[in-house]
Amino acid sequence: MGIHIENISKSYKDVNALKNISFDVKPNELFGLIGPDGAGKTTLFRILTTLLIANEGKASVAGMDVLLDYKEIRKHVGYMPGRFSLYQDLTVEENLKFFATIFGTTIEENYDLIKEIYVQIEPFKDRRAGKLSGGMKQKLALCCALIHKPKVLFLDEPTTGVDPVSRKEFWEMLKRLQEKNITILVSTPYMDEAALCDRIALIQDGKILQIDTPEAIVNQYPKTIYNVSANNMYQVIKSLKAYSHQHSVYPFGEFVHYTDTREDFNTLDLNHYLEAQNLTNITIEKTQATIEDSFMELAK
Ligand SMILES: Nc1ncnc2c1ncn2[C@@H]1O[C@H](COP(=O)(O)OP(=O)(O)OP(=O)(O)O)[C@@H](O)[C@H]1O
Repeated sequence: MGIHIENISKSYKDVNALKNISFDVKPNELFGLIGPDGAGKTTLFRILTTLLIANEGKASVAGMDVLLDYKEIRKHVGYMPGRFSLYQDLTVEENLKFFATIFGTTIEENYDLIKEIYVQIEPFKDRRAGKLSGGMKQKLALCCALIHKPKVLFLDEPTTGVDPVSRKEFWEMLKRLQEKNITILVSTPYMDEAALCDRIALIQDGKILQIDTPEAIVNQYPKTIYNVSANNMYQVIKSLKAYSHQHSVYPFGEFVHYTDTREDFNTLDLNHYLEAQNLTNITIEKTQATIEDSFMELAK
């Protein structure tokens, strides 16, 4: 009941949105597609949900071919597209009823699957979807994508524009859905969410950079990373970028993440260099690599 993707390519005129993509999502897996805007995530979702035809390659969802069995696939997948998926002028309850009806089911029939999520928006069941908060919209959209009890769930950037508390709750919900035998492919531009998936594919410019568990990807990071800070962070970045031994330099929260080209790198050398750049309150400390660091390194 997983997903199989083999040598899929897709172009829009002169834009190569997907370049020879291959990977498998195992049954019951919570698999993350992680990449920036324009990486090709939506294009892949649209191919897998049979809304778009690839130029090359083949793919199957829950054992069904996306071209040959497209009608059957549509009955068995749930798709929560990134932007538009709700009818803004229909109420919460009307949206859910609508999605249940087009799949030939009722809210009552599959209530168990959505109950945990729906109870949170039920107090607003008579409110129009357009008048809900971002987090509530997202919960309703998830209920609508689940109402026909899909085998595979596709979620395209479900947490974009949602507050951190709702984002956390959303991921907890996904973990619980996974326990109900649903395979989930979820995309996100947020690197911190990647750590919550069983496995992830890092994607950029239509190409897969790496596929593995989040832990394995982080463990394969090839360098030692340093958190660097000083009184003037803008100057820190500028100075580090001009430093002849720098391998990578990018802002990371309140610090700059720095890696050096030398095997025998000594933080004192860097400290002296930054002092010579008139910086004060300099700190340079080793830190752990994150998925974002791995992504930046692979995307270099
Ligand atoms: N209908 C289209 N016509 C032309 N180019 C397109 C079309 N749809 C997508 N693209 C281009 O294909 C590339 C991949 O887009 P896609 O929407 O799949 O990426 P994404 O990772 O989902 O990013 P986003 O979050 O911005 O949607 C981008 O360069 C985009 O501009």
